[in-house]
Amino acid sequence: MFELKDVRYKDILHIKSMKIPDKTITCLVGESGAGKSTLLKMLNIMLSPDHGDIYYQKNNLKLQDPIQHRRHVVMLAQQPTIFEGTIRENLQIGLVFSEQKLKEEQELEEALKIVHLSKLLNDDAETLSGGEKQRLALARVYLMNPEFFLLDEPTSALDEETEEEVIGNFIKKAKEKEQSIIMITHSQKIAEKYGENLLLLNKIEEGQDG
Ligand SMILES: Nc1ncnc2c1ncn2[C@@H]1O[C@H](COP(=O)(O)OP(=O)(O)OP(=O)(O)O)[C@@H](O)[C@H]1O
Repeated sequence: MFELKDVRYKDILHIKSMKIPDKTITCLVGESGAGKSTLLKMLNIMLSPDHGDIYYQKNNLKLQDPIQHRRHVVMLAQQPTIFEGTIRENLQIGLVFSEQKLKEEQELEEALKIVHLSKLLNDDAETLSGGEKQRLALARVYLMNPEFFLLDEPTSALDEETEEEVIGNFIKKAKEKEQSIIMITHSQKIAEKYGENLLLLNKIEEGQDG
């Protein structure tokens, strides 16, 4: 579980109190610029709050080693990086970064299936379309098999039908493994269909505190 206590970041975020449960699909919604990505980055220790504390499984993130934390909590950025090389290399690189054993070909192929990417492992990743790159990056974090996924609009470049299939598959697998997800989404349909817990972030208005 994540727990936030009086967290402030510049004039972007002020969260007095928030709990984000384990083994749950949490959808994070709110207007553009409300600070959703900023919040996810704080949960992954890419940013630190100016004030207040964030706890993960009761441990204060201020005292945690970011590299260690990211073995348990993996973030998929809004514009994920695709590296020069093959699809195989792009899948394995998440495991290299988190110092995990590389996966067998069969597991890599299964990950591609989950995200509906019908390409060969030897294909060049850089020639993929925007939506295909997004799915490749989602397959990469899937293989990292963390306790908690932080997904920043993971399927924003996909058409509605593919989006639902990919998210549906991903969530099914996460549920089987009792993993937790926080997902930023602009799709009301996705939030309604898959969100077990809904978090709404509002923009801080002038004069408003929290
Ligand atoms: N490091 C930073 N320093 C200053 N301002 C920042 C920083 N990071 C983000 N911002 C600003 O904070 C606000 C919130 O940004 P953020 O990306 O968290 O919003 P969001 O809710 O994820 O938006 P969107 O739905 O458009 O992706 C924006 O106005 C952004 O320009």
